[in-house]
Amino acid sequence: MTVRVAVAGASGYAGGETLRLLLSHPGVEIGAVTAHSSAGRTLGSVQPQLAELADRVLGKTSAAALRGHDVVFLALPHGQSAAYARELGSETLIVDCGADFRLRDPAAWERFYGSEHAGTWPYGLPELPGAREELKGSTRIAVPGCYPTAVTLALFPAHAARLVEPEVVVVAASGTSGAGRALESHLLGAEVMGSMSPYGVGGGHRHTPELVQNLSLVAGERVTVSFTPTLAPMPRGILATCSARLRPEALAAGPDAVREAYASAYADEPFVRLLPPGQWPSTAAVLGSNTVQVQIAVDPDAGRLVCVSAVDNLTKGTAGGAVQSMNVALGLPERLGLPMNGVTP
Ligand SMILES: NC(=O)C1=CN([C@@H]2O[C@H](COP(=O)(O)OP(=O)(O)OC[C@H]3O[C@@H](n4cnc5c(N)ncnc54)[C@H](OP(=O)(O)O)[C@@H]3O)[C@@H](O)[C@H]2O)C=CC1
Ligand SMILES: CC(=O)N[C@@H](CCC(=O)OP(=O)(O)O)C(=O)O
Repeated sequence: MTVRVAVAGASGYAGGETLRLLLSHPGVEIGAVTAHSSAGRTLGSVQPQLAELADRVLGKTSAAALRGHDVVFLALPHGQSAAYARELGSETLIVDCGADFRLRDPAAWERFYGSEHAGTWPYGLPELPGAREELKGSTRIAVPGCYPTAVTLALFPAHAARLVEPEVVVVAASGTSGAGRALESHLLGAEVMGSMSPYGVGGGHRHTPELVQNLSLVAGERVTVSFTPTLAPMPRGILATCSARLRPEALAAGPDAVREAYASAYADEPFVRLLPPGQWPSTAAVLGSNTVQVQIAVDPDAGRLVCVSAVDNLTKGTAGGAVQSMNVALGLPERLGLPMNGVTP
C-alpha cells in the first residue's frame, strides 16, 4: 500500500523534518509541499538538507492544494489548522503538528492560547495507555507539543502505578529550533548562544495545561505541574528533569520496585529506551532519532522520584511522533520511516 501525502508548512522546521522522515518511509509517496511566504521558491532553497526534493517548487497552502491526498500533515502556526481541517473531508487523514486540537478543556485552551477552542482530536502519543486503540483508524490526529512528549514519557509510568503524589516539578531545556524558524537570527547569535535562560516561568507556558491533561488522565486524579522551560544554546533537543514526592508505600518498597514499574511500562515500546542504571539521557544521543531516553532515580533523603528524559524536539517531539501516529492510524508497522539511532557526535 502506498499513501499519497501532502505537507503544509514545508518551509518550516517541523515541515522539513516531516519530509526528511517521509522520504525514508517505504509506504509513502510525497504529493503537494506547500508554504506561506516561501511559496514559489524551490524546496532546495529553503530546506537544503532535503536533497531528494531540492527541485520541487513550494505551492501556496490552501485547501485546494491539500485536497486529494490520503494524508495531510499540517505544520503551521497555531490557529491555522482548523480552517483547513473543515475543508478536507473525513476520508483524508489529517495529522496536525500544531496545538489546536490537543486540549480537551476549552477553558484551558482559551486561557493559554487566547482564542476560541477548535475542538479535540485523538492525541498522537501512542505510548500512552489506550492511545493506540484511539488512533487506529482515526482520520484526525493532534501531535503533542515537544515538551509534553518529553515530560509525559518521563513521568507517566510513575503516575500510572500510583508511585508518586500528584504534584510534579519539571525543569526542561530546549534547543532553539523549538521556537520555529521565525526566531530572529541576530537574537540567536547574540542572546541565545553562550547563555541559558528560563521563560514562561510560574505556570505561564502553554504546555502546562497539556502536561496536566496527560498526567491527570493517567493518574486518575488531578495532577498539578510546576513547569519551567529554559532555552539552551543548541539547535535541537529537549532534556526534561522531572520530580515528584514518592508515596510512602513506594518509598518503602525501594528503587527496584520503581524501576520495575518503568521497565514493565516500556518493555514493548520500540521508541522508549529506559537506560541501564547509572546512565543518563543526553540530547546528543537522540539527535535525529525517534527514540526517547528515560532514566529514573530515587532520592531517599528528599523522598522524591527524579525522572529525566531526552528527545529530539523535531523528531520524536514533532515529526517523528506525527509519522509514528500516522503509521498507527493507517495500520502500518509503527516503526516504518522512523530512525531509532541518533547521529552523535
Ligand atoms: N519546532 C518544534 O520543535 C515544534 C513545532 N511544533 C508545531 O509545528 C508547527 C510548525 O512549527 P515550526 O515548524 O517550528 O514553525 P516554523 O516557523 O519553522 O514554520 C512555520 C510554517 O508555517 C508557514 N506559515 C507561516 N504563517 C502562515 C500562515 N499564516 N498560513 C499558513 N502557513 C503559514 C511557514 O511558511 P513560510 O515559511 O513560507 O512563511 C512555515 O512553513 C507549529 O504549530 C508548532 O507549534 C510542534 C512541536 C515542536
Ligand atoms: C524553545 C521553544 O521556544 N519551544 C517552544 C515549544 C515548541 C512546541 O512544542 O511547539 P508547539 O506547542 O507550539 O507545537 C515554546 O516554548 O513555545
